[in-house]
Formats: sequence, C-alpha cells, structure tokens
Amino acid sequence: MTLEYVDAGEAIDHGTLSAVPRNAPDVGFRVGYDRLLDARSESHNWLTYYGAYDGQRYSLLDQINTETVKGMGPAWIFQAGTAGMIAGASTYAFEATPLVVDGVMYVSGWDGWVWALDAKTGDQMWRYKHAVPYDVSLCCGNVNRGVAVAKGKVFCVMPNAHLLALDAVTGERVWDKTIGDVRAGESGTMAPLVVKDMVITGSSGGEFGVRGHMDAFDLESGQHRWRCYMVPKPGEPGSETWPADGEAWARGGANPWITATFDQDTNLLYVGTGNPAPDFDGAVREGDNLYTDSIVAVDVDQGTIQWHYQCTPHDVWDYDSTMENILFDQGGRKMLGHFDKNGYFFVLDRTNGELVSVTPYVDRIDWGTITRDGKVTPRKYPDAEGEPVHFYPGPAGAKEWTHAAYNPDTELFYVPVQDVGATATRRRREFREGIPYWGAGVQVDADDMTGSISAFDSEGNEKWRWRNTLPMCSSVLTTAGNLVFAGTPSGEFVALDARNGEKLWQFQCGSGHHGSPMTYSVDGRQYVAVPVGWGGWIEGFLPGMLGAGHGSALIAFALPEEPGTR
Ligand SMILES: O=C(O)c1cc(C(=O)O)c2c(n1)C(=O)C(=O)c1cc(C(=O)O)[nH]c1-2
Repeated sequence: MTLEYVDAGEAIDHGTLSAVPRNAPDVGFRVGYDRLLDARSESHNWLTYYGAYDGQRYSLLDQINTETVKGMGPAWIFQAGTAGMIAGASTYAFEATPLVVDGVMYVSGWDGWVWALDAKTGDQMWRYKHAVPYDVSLCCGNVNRGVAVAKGKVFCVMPNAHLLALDAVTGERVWDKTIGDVRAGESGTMAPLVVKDMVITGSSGGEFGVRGHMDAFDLESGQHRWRCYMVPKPGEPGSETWPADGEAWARGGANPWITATFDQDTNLLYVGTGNPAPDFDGAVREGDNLYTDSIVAVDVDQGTIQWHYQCTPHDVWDYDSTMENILFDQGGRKMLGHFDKNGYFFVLDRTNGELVSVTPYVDRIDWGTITRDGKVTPRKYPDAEGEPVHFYPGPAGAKEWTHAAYNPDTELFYVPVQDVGATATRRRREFREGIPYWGAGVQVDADDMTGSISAFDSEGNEKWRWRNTLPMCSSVLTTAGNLVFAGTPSGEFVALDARNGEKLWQFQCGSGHHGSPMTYSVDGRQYVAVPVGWGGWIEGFLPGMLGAGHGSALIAFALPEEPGTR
C-alpha cells in the first residue's frame, strides 16, 4: 500500500542536548510484546500509555493506600520548563503520561522535547529536542501526550507530523518518518502504541478539514505497514453517509488523536475518532458522516475496520469521541466502556460493537437525547448565519480527552466531569487548505461551570461524586490501594477514597492540571508522578483561569523515607 501524503521536509534538528550528558541504562531493550501484553503484572513499571493495553489506568501498587496516603509528599520535582534557552518555559499544557521501565522514566513535553530521567531521583539522563517549524497548524496547543518504549527505542510523534524513534540509552535519533502533511493542517500530539512488532500512530488536524488516519510502522526499521483512514472514500462501506458529489469526505476529519486500547484475543485496536469537519456546519456534509465521532475496531495486522459504533451521528457540536475505550470483562462478556464528549456513557460488546447500554453521566445535556437502546434524537441546529444557539455540554465535552480510570476491585469507573455549556454562532467558512475549517464562533459559559470526579458502575449508576468548583480536566489514576488520584485546574492534586469519594489528601502543585498521573515503584518505594502545567487551548476553555500560573514541572510523590536513607 502506498502512502497518500506529501513529505513536509526535514525540520532542522538541534540534535541531542544534555546539560549533564549521561546514558540511560539499557532497560528499554528488554521491553517487547510479551511484557507489554502482561504489563499490569509488573506494576512497579508503567510500560505503555494507559499502564496496560486495556486502558484501565489501574495499578496493583498499594504501598500508598487509604491509610498511608496522608503521609505522602513530594519526593522530587523535574522542572521541564528550564530545559534550555531554545524553548524556555512552556505556555502550553504539560499533558504527557510518563512511562517507567525498571527505574528509568521517559516523558515528552511541548514543542518536540523528550527526556529520560532517573525515576528514583528525577535526575535527567538525556534529553532530545526536535526542531519544530514555527508555522505548524495546531488547533489546540503545542502539546504531546507521551511516548512508547520497546526494543531499545523510544517512540514519539512531533507537532509537525513526524514519528521519531530515539535510542533509549543515548536519546539519539534512530529513524524519523513523516506521518502527515503539515501543509494540509495535519499534526501529531498523541502517544504512540507498540503492538507486536509495530508502532501505531494517529493524526491530528480535524479542525483544518483533513481526512483522519492511523498508521502502523515496523518498530525496528520504521518501514510503513498500513494506513487506515477514518473516513471512507466513495464506493467504500460507509461512504453512503457522505454527500455523493464533491469532496466533503476528503475533508471530513474523524482524526484519531488519542491512543487506542488493544485486546490480544480479538486482535482489535479500539480507536476513538474525532469530530467531522467543518465543525458546527452540517450543511456541506449531509448524512451521518461515518466514521466521525465513533468507536472504531481496527484489525491490528491488516489496518482494516471490523466494526464501528457512532456516538453522535452528523455532529454539529464538536463532540469528538477520541477519548479512551476502557476494556473490562463482566459476566464472562468482553465489554468496552466509553465516556463521550456528548455527555453519555456507552458500554459495548467489544467483540462485535453491539450496544449494551448508554446512560448520561453529567447533569446538563440538551444537544439531544439518546435513549438506553441507543436511539439518538438531536436538537435542531440553526441554519441561519449569525443565529446563536446555546448547548450543553459545550464543545470541550462533559469529559475531554483526559482519561477516566476503571478499578476492577471496586468495579467502578472514575470520570473527570466538566459540566459547562457554550453558545455557538454560525459563521460559515469556505474550505481552504491549512486554514481552520470551523463553522461558528463559540463562547463558553464562563460564569456557570462546575465539575466532579464521579464514580459509575458499568450500568451507568452513579455511586459517588466528589465535587469541584471548576470542571475537572485532568486524567484519573486508580490503584489497588483503593485510591483515585486527579488534579484540578487550580493546581490541587487530590487523592480520593475509591469506595466513597472522600478526599484523603491534597497538594497544591502551583499550576493547573491538564495531564495524566501514573504510578510506579523503584527499590520497593512507590511513587505517584503527575505532570503539571496550565496553558494553551485549555485556557480559552476556562476563561476564568486566564492569567493563572503556567508551569512545566513533573512532580513525583512518595511516602517519607527513613532519614539518611537516600
Ligand atoms: O480534530 C483534531 O484533530 C483535534 C486534535 C486535538 C489534538 O491533537 O490535540 C484536539 C482536538 N481536535 C479537539 O477537538 C480538542 O478539543 C482538543 C483538546 C486538546 C488538548 O490537548 O487539550 N487537543 C485537542
């Protein structure tokens, strides 16, 4: 299969930079598919984006638990924002989930930064900077959600739609592939996923009217294996949901900009796709617009779509479905749970995409209704130019890309909820390559917003709610210590009791949370690490937070050590 993209050309590379050059131990060489498949059993590590292929963001570590957590404090802080004169501090959110392999942490930042750190001390081992051209089209900030590690390499996508393989020991670049056309508005923000001998990526750029796709590359050589487009071309199944004439499908969006989950038994990747383009303007794309706003199951060897479930047909509200699809089993049935931007919690049979249940998980939803059997009745969207329409949830969704967690001990999902509306006023745009293709001006309800971490069982029954004044827009972590961790936009990092939502601990991190905490241990000591840094796109979404402290720090927390043992 040939690639259908234009190579945007090499960026100027600043090469490997290091204040204190130091190689990392060769732990990355020992990570292969066998260990990734069984990642949960080695909970001292965090080997892959969600901690394990199932997306649960659940760790077996329990040294930090409901009893001991009150003694937890910072063990070390890595100031990523001081990483060099080239970048300075970030004005964008620090979104990555760090990975840990046998005492070495690998983490990515904004604008092409990647670091290897000593996971016990926070000391830098190496750092890498990709020279990202300044004119890359990015809808939602110069951000990056993390790396993948396998076979001695660290894989990371770059804002200018490159996939890099770095040497896990030295940080030097091993290979560099183009995964999208920056001139058309394609970019990269997601953490790659290693499955078998492949590294799998997804493209960003839906707001610029591109056609979203996933790609698989040979992890050793970087050779391209397959591409899977998320919008069918004329004649392919699903193409009947787009206008027969014209090129609406080719500009249709559906970008899979968040890491997929994976089940070895079904051999399927579970992918969330983004909104259709243009956003807020359905007139130029009559029909359901498959596979936008969908959960799509992709055969990992062939890159072919096996089934799909669309959460918001013919979306005019910017309701991406890119967020995680959490795999869990119940009553012997293989299920998948998905909290969509549109305010509904979908549970599907992950072998065939059949809907098991759909229930609301936020208080205010009025863009339409979905009944328990999946029937969608959308509200009418105004056709006239300049006519405002107010709707709940707003375009950031009742939950953003930031991830929920599932704890198999409590059998509960923990969801970062944003309860906030917005007003869209249609402002029709003609398509122009590389220019935002976005059919409305949008104003978020700055004075009427709230949020929570809410706990749901798999039938959509709410078991508890921990309320926050502002919407919750960081990912959640849950552990066998019966804890739930999450960060607030105003900087507090909190630990809740997974059984009842009681707040047991908090720490003010000095900048807002819009990233993903994780946990690991080294030499028998458990750490909880969280990237902290407010900025970029999320500031516009929470106007009340404009001017709040930016930051680019990674903070690792632990229980106190005996004095003098470090
Ligand atoms: O359609 C797309 O390709 C695309 C990409 C991204 C991205 O890559 O960050 C975001 C969005 N859409 C988006 O709609 C959105 O709300 C959003 C928030 C964020 C973020 O990093 O907080 N990214 C993105």
